[in-house]
Amino acid sequence: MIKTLLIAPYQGLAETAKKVDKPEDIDLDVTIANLEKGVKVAKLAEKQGYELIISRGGTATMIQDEVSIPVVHIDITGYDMLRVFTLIRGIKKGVALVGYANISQGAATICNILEFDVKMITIKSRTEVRGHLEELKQQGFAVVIGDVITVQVAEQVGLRGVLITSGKEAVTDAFEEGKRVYNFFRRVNSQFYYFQETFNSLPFPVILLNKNADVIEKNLMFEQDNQCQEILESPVILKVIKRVLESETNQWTEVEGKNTIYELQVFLVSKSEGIAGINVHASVVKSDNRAVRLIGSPVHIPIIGDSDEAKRLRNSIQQFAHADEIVSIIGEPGTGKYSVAQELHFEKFGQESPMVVLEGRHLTSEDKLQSKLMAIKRGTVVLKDIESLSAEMQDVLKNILRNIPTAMRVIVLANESLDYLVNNRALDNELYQEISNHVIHLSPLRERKEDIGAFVDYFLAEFHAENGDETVGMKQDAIEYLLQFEWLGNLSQLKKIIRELSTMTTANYIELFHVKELMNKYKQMSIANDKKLPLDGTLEEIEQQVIRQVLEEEGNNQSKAAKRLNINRSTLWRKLKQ
Ligand SMILES: Nc1ncnc2c1ncn2[C@@H]1O[C@H](COP(=O)(O)OP(=O)(O)OP(=O)(O)O)[C@@H](O)[C@H]1O
Repeated sequence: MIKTLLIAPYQGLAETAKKVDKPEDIDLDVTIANLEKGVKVAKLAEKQGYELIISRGGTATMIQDEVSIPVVHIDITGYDMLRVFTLIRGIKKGVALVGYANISQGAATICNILEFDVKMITIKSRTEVRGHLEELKQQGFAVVIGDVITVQVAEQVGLRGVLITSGKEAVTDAFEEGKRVYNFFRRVNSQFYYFQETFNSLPFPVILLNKNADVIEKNLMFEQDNQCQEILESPVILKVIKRVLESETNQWTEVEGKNTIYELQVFLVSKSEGIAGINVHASVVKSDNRAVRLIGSPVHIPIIGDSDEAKRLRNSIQQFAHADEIVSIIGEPGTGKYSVAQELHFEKFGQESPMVVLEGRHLTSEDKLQSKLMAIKRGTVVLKDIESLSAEMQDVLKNILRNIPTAMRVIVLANESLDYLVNNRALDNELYQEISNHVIHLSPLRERKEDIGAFVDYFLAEFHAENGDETVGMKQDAIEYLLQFEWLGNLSQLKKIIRELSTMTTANYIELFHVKELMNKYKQMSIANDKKLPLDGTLEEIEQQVIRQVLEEEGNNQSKAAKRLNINRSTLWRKLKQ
């Protein structure tokens, strides 16, 4: 049974409704209330469990805006019109009809057929009624036909109002329409209910936002996760939503909270409504040793320089940019392996897909890599420092490579040649077979010193944009002075020095004496450090410190460090991993 309330704006309608045969599934109550009073009654009825409201005219329209159960209008039918015109057939002159288009248009047709002289006035809002009626009165009209509101106002201004009443046919139609609308409403409602339930039971936090990053909907998990709320404070959100709505593609991004880093998948819900959704895919505690990082929108890295090496590198990037196969990039620490990987990613995927960076030395089997890569599906996986992966992790990696989604490209970075690693048992043989087919070798900076000037300019421009530094260039003699060093730490070391120079210089150009001063300071520091032997901790710990210091001095070049310590490189790795 559909618990139904018919709110009649006038007494006669209530009486008609009681006399009409009701469909079996309509459980009907009838009450009399007009306009605002009708709305009050309807709101109360909704709270009391009524499932359907039937009403008429302006009252029905007002109720419909205020309740969330279906409201059915009793229409004015041709029979109703005929009845009212028959009623007034004796009055030949001074009759007008004032009503909404649904009444006036039908009435005009009937008047034409029956040759009645009735002035038709169509209104758009009930506030227009009084003005029209006062005018009609001035023009000598005596009788006004219309809805409840027209009749009420007519009487107030001194005209005779004749109500277009609804007959049994209209009420019967409304019951049938009520059943139909109610069933449809129930179906939609249950679909909405299932959607809501599914949305709420998703096992990860999800929110829907509009283009201004205002939250439209949160699922239960997001609601209950107090910490997650900080995502909404990040300026990244507005930017990424704009990007998703404009490009109509899903995006991955990271947002940094106070103690947590959130990996978010931002997806398009409706372009026309400007709605996007955010799925909080993972949240990891911030730490320096993060094994997996997600780079949502990797940028283009220009491959700088005029040296043969720079030209060769640009060619290799062209050659491998669109390859699906695994590419390995080999080079000493700081030679730009990661930057080249980023450029390869950018060439293939632009900013549409994320880059997942795995830090070999921090990876453990608990990092749930497989599920992460499956969720991302498209993009680049960059594995840094493959030589520091434990044997166990190398097995995990082999498995991952075999099951990786086809639209994910893998790039491996290593400080030593893969042949050297496999010969020294630092790299599993099967893994070697999989990753050694496409290799890019990066030369150390000391072998491409002619590019130093170009890098100095590039780094200065980068710091200028970052910090608004005053420095815009380096004098030629100062650049030439830089060429005499070996740059064992390669581009990383050069960048560090240029950063320091640009901070210590207040003039527009870095002069030779600035460079000399800084390089001297470093020379002295390294002499002082040479003399200090760390004696804290156990013998093993002291040994570790010595190895690390030598490695640092050798610009992280493990071959050189091993040579200086007179041990072979596998011993060096073993000791470092202890
Ligand atoms: N082509 C380039 N354009 C601009 N900057 C670069 C370029 N290549 C490298 N760099 C800069 O040089 C530094 C070292 O580069 P990168 O981190 O890519 O080297 P890496 O070989 O991966 O280092 P590591 O082995 O120590 O991880 C970075 O700060 C990077 O921004």
